Amino acid sequence: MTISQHTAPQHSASREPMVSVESVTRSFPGSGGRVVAVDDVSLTVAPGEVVAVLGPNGAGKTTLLDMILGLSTAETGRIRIGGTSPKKAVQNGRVGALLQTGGLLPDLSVAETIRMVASLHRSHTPVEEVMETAGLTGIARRRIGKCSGGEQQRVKFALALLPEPDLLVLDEPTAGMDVSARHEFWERMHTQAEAGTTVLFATHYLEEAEQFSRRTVLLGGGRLLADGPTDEVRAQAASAHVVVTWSPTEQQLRGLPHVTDSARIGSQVKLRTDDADTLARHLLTRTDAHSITVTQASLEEAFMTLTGDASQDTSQDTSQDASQHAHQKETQR
Ligand SMILES: Nc1ncnc2c1ncn2[C@@H]1O[C@H](COP(=O)(O)OP(=O)(O)OP(=O)(O)O)[C@@H](O)[C@H]1O
Repeated sequence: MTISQHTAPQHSASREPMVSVESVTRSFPGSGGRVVAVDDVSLTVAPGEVVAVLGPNGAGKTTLLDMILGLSTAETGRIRIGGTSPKKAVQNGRVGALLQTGGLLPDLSVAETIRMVASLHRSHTPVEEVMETAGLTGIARRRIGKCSGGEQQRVKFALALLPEPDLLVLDEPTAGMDVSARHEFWERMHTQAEAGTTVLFATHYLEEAEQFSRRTVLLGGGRLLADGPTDEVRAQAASAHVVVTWSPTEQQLRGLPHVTDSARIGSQVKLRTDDADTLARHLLTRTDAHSITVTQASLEEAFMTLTGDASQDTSQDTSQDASQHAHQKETQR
């Protein structure tokens, strides 16, 4: 499948991009040679935009965001934040970050945590104000150790808001939140974006990108696979499995619409499709196929399709890989 590359929106010369990433590459030593975590990625983000960086485990999202935050340096290429280097932008309080790594102190209360970090900033938004914005006023005296995963994420969000940043960089900000907490979080984030803050966030979830950002940057294997309106990117990444009981002729199989891969398993046929509705309708109305099941492919698998490497079946549970990867990240830092 060919992937159309959408270019990022062009900005007028007078309007400096908030984030400018130009041909950036970053690699790490791995057991089988160097792992290219970010491979020649370019993108620009305009002031006030909300952009999702979407990709499966190991796509390069964290590595890219770390470079945008000045926590690591690009091997090649250049990153500018509002016309200055990432380090300077962070020093000047123009950037707020909510990262996957970096814990909170369990014995401090929510308010104590925010006051302590506030005291480290040259100037900051009043503590009560960020607690209100992050929905923490009601639990200000709760010890961090007693807060749920979602509440701790909100504390990290409040910390990110303290310097009154122009740019918020969020690495999987809703990890550990249930669906309603996730919605509430994004409502707060949108209020922030409407006030003019640029938001760049990494996510594994296509749905999260779809619901909360008009623009999505799709990363896979360190490469930028697509960059454009989220609904267009979604259409590219959509993929499903259809399994039916059926014994088709080769010609019938070849004549099926929207099939990207097929396999016969006993009396069943397993089909991979980029349009499950059309395929299911065709199978049930034009053939004698029956007992149909439709399963959405994992994001990892959709990426395999996008990158043309559909031979690898990654449809099994990938949580083990994910936790191994997360563990590897923790130990490497
Ligand atoms: N410090 C490091 N040392 C060695 N390899 C690294 C390091 N950081 C990242 N990598 C590797 O670079 C690749 C990209 O990792 P990265 O963490 O950026 O991906 P990601 O998209 O953020 O993944 P996740 O969704 O799991 O957070 C992976 O193969 C990872 O193992």
